[in-house]
Amino acid sequence: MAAYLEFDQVCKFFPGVKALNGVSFSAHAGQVHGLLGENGAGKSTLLKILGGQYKPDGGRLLVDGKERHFGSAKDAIAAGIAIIHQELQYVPELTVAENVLLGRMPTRFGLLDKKKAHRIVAEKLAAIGVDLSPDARLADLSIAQRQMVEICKAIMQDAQVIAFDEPTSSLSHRETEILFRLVKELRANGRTLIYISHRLEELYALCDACTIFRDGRKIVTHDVMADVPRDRLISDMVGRELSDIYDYRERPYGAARLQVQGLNGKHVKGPQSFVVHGGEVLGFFGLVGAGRSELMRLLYNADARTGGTVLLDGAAVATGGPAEAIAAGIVLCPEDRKEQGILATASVAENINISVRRNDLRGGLFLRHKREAALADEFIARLRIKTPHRQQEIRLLSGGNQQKVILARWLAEPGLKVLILDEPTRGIDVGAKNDIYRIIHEVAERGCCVIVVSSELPEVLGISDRVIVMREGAICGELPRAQASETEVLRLALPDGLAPAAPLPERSIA
Ligand SMILES: Nc1ncnc2c1ncn2[C@@H]1O[C@H](COP(=O)(O)OP(=O)(O)OP(=O)(O)O)[C@@H](O)[C@H]1O
Repeated sequence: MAAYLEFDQVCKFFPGVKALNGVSFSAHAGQVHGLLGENGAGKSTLLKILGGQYKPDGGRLLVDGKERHFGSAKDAIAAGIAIIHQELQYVPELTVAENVLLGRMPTRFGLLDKKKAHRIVAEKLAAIGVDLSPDARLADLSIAQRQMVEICKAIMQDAQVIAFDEPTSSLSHRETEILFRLVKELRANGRTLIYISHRLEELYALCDACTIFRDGRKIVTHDVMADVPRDRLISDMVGRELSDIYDYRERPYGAARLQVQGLNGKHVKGPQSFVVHGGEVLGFFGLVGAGRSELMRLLYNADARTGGTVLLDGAAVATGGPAEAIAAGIVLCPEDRKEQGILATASVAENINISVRRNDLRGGLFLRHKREAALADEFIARLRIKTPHRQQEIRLLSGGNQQKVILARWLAEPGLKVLILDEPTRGIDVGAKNDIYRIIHEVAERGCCVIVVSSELPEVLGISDRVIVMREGAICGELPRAQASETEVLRLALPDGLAPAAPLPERSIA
């Protein structure tokens, strides 16, 4: 089969970073080609070259056998290439129809023909089985719906190559199913599809072939992904063997340190109570919308509570705001930490040190800088944050590495007693997950309470000493590690009638 898309010795350099270093591989029409690699391996950079956002510093890009040089995103679109980026590009004030036909709106007597636009887009949406009104404003749609608009736009532009950069990271299970159906249909129609994800399960479910990147280099292309064992993919990505990614260590834990008693608020259903012991990792599982993040926000004083008490080591934690929770030693690393926590133009070191700086003013400016530099370097090494140096602006790091920096900020919080992590490994590669799990266990071993909220069931089961399950805004059950099987947890988490009847086969990681 002739290659439709070919990268030949492609290079892209940034100051101090070889983002792509002589990468060659081909993708075929009617193929879903997965791109795998650790955070910062160069996957998004490759898509930006394909989409005309970056010019390569060397090498060639061939589309349907012809060498192409894109000066802008417009050139790439004209050559039949569409990129569905992590951060979707759309105009929020415009309607679905106007976004899909952006720059190509039909006209009548020199005026925009909105009726015709509506009809064309309605037909296309119906043809691809997406239930959306062409008149809806993009600003009023969910992320999944906006993504569908982008895909519809790509199809309307007759794109032959459609590349997806981590498309499922914010989608629910059902939305993911719709996306998968669309991708499979596009494959059946002979499109060339490029698919980036850190979730091995979905890569296996969707991709025919895959290429693995590490440190800006191509490691290998597998023409038949299904034939490649998971361990092999992981070791090729991370460059080392990872036998137990969760790094779970049996440890005795102490008395109940954190007592949450009858906590109540707008987004939970009735008073909620639970305890966490010193040295314990407590997993919180539930479907999206089960109320886990909301309960954690109440505990952290981020949302107003209508009732209940939080006791830490027997003393009531002051209400008011997160400052009171932090002063007591409780920190919450939020789910949407990129939106909430990032100081885009500040350096990696500054982003790590924000809260430490607030607390630690000893010894004058020089010593403070020295301490902060040492702390930043420690976390860059411990979490393997890929950055040329600690002074790099955080916005120049890859998505996953930005996540790691924000996580480091919370892990570095002095006086930490209760660490709450909401979806700590979303968008993070498998090697870095292992680093984060190791640190979670280290924090617990120091006698802290750790609460991990996650939608990844294998992750919750892999790292937790105990699992609490939430459903429809309330805690609905609790399982010690020994009894926390996938079947039992899902039985509690899923609505009645949907719970698995027979035990599920044990799933693997990532
Ligand atoms: N504009 C830029 N300036 C400087 N460095 C950059 C720039 N864009 C990317 N990089 C660097 O290039 C490398 C590759 O980044 P890229 O975003 O392609 O990684 P990735 O494989 O997509 O990672 P992730 O899985 O975290 O999204 C990283 O070290 C990143 O910090």
